[in-house]
Amino acid sequence: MAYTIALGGDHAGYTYKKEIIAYLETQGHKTIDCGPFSEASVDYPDFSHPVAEAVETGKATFGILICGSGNGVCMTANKHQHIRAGLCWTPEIAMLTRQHNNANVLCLPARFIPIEEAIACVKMFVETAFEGGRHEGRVNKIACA
Ligand SMILES: O=C(CO)[C@H](O)[C@H](O)[C@H](O)COP(=O)(O)O
Repeated sequence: MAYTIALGGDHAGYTYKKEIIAYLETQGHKTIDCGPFSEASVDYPDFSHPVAEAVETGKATFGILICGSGNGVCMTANKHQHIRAGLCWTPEIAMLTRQHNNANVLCLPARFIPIEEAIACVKMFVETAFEGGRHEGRVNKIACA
């Protein structure tokens, strides 16, 4: 199935973002590149909020955020009420955050995994469905009142 996927992050994830966009487009997905557009040092929130907004508004089905450790972009995305962003560094974790958490944003640590592993995480994330069942109630409890 082909999706629209928004991508962002910071300078530490810039080269991985380029390679992941190229991979996604070979798979038939549409991408929205929210930046940054060079390796110049930037602040990750500036290029993470637009990705979360694209997913929240339905402009994109999924978001992918890449920074050095993945933590900064993940913290930023999860500030958005309808975002469930998961930090993943193996394909199995990417599978589980879709199956159990119904994650809609994948966060990757560019400085800690090779690009091949990052792309394997992306592939698993977009190809895995939410399991529902016992997980549905748990996911519905994530949002603060
Ligand atoms: O990895 C991170 C910690 O959350 C950030 O997302 C940034 O990528 C990192 O802090 C950038 O560090 P730099 O020394 O300014 O390159």
